[in-house]
Amino acid sequence: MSGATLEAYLASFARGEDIARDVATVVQRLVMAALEVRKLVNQGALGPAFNAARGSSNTDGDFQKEMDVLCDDLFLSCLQGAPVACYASEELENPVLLDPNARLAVAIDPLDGSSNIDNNVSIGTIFSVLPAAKGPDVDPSQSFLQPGNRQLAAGFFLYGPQTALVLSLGKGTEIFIFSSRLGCFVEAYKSISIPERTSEFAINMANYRHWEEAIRLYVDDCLAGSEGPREREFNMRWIASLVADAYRILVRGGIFLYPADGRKGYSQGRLRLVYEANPIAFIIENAGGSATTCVTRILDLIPENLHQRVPLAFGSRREVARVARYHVDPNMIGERAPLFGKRGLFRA
Ligand SMILES: O=P(O)(O)OC[C@H]1O[C@](O)(COP(=O)(O)O)[C@@H](O)[C@@H]1O
Ligand SMILES: [Mg+2]
Ligand SMILES: [Mg+2]
Repeated sequence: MSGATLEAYLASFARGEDIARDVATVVQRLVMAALEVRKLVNQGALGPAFNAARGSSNTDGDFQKEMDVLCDDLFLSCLQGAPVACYASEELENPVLLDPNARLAVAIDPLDGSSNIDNNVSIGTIFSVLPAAKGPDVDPSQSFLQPGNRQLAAGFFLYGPQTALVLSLGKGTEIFIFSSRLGCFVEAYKSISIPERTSEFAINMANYRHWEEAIRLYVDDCLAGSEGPREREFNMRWIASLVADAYRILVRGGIFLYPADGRKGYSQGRLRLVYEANPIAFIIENAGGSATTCVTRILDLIPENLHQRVPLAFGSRREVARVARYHVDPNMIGERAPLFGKRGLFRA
């Protein structure tokens, strides 16, 4: 545990190159908006926009809530005048051009876990900071079609029992908690490290019958507990807020999976690469964990479009690697070998 304020932490980071100063400024601006969102979330059903449907859909077909759009407006306006060339959001079809001379691009999920707004369950904001694409007549979308390994910073705010900021500037992942007494974020976990082994998984089990065989077999083995090949008991958690599941995994380990499945529109899972999977993968890798499509590394993917979905597995390193082996390694099948060909695991 450590007690540095976020301000002091950013000031020390910003002593480096100019670009580091810009990144620090962007994080400070995002904090200003997040504290406004926190106020809205804290009001719950007493607030103006609480859980109101907007009657519109975002580009992914999700129904937008008033809060999704309100939060998007707050983050976009806090970045006006910041060193940001362009802004992309889950709630906007196309990126918004801000300052063409600026060096950074920001992609954001303004409100993650929005199905939980009315449940008084933790929700959050996820952000990714990239170098802006440069060149004459460059299309702002180009900034967001870079692989996640080019991110300069990534983080998320969690509006829960504690308001937290999980932040990685590329060397480690820190967790700051908002202190109401001091009126600022204070470092609570310095260079957090995810245990490489775990006995806890997070997945929406309701989709079991829609998953491909490799995922079903992996989960079957966890469920078999001490009587199965894992020879130990497993526990399950599913909050349905990516940010809250990620926070738990950072603090105590675990694995999160949102795989591809057979439902219409879910052939690439549910989560979006540019403003959900990439920033979460950056944070998780910087905390010693890993993040994959269930097979390959998320941060090496080159996005084809701003809103593309991607299957996602992340968390404790050994467990994430194990999920990949169910897709590619026939030795994982063990006594199920006769079923293997029939189930078509190799097709995955
Ligand atoms: O309802 P499901 O299918 O279990 O999906 C839950 C997932 O969807 C999300 O809510 C998607 O994010 P948004 O709320 O930003 O659309 C994740 O936070 C969460 O992990
Ligand atoms: Mg989300
Ligand atoms: Mg969202």
